[in-house]
Amino acid sequence: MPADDSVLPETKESLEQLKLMTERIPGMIFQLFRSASGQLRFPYLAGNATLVREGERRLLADDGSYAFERIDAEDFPRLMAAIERSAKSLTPLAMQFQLHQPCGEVRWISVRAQPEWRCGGTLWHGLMMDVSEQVAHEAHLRELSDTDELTGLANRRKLMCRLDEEISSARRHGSPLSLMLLDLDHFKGINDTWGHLQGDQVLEDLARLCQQQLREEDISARLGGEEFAMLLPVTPLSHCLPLAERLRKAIAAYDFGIGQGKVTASIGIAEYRLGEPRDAFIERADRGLYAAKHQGRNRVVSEP
Ligand SMILES: Nc1nc2c(ncn2[C@@H]2O[C@H](COP(=O)(O)OP(=O)(O)OP(=O)(O)O)[C@@H](O)[C@H]2O)c(=O)[nH]1
Repeated sequence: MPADDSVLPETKESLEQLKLMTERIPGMIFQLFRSASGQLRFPYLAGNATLVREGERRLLADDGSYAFERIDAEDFPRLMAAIERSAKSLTPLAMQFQLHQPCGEVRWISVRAQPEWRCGGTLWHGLMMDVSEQVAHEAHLRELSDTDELTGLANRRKLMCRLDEEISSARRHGSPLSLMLLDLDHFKGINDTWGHLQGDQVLEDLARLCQQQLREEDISARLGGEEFAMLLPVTPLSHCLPLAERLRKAIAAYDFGIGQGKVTASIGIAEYRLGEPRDAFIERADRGLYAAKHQGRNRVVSEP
């Protein structure tokens, strides 16, 4: 093709620079057009070749469906709704979604785009970034902040979140929900006799025992010190009671490395009452625990 003499050298240079830059940015810049009939296409796409390959760009210029087919099924309706909202109100499109790569890998993509009316449709000008590493890092941090360091169980913060979720589920479906609060008996004596490290080992073993004794959907947490909680979704008190008894017996029979029968636990249990605030539910289980301690320890008590 002959050189276009009508383009000034400095314009040519800045166009070259722009091309070079867009090819190297860690993401893509794009225009997305939605016609009045709802058809989507990408008139302009430039940037990181790993997200969209060279050959695909030409395809996508005429028909965007190829790219939208690769969006994760869970995220697809949310993205479509966001596009719809953005087009209607002409407000920026902003969301994250998972994109399935042809190699089978799934990447997290963040998109930001500004819409405008154009030729009877909506034209977005935007950028997409691969934020997979950031999403994984955030998930890791979340897990750390939700986990008890010593036992690897959920911590108090996480238990409270799960409790709120399970209470709202119980309210919605009218399903039963039970809570166990467990506290080791005379744990101070174990620390004093066997040392703090052995005490830690008891707590770790106890966490494992709790998880072994319960179902996968039950949530075990360490609330702090030697106090643990087990949340049992879809479980009435009549089922929770034998489970708590089984756990209590398993603890009393287990050799935590200091001889059988040296470690016992008291357990308070309660079933959620519809409409009851979360803290009142916890308080009833706690009253059961207090009563179990008061009645001589190594027992399960449900308080009304
Ligand atoms: N090893 C170890 N000990 C802990 C940890 N957290 C709390 N403790 C100890 O747990 C003990 C709890 O003592 P208390 O609250 O008097 O309760 P207890 O001795 O179990 O007596 P009762 O609950 O009345 O049966 C204290 O000695 C704490 O130092 C921990 O992470 N590791």
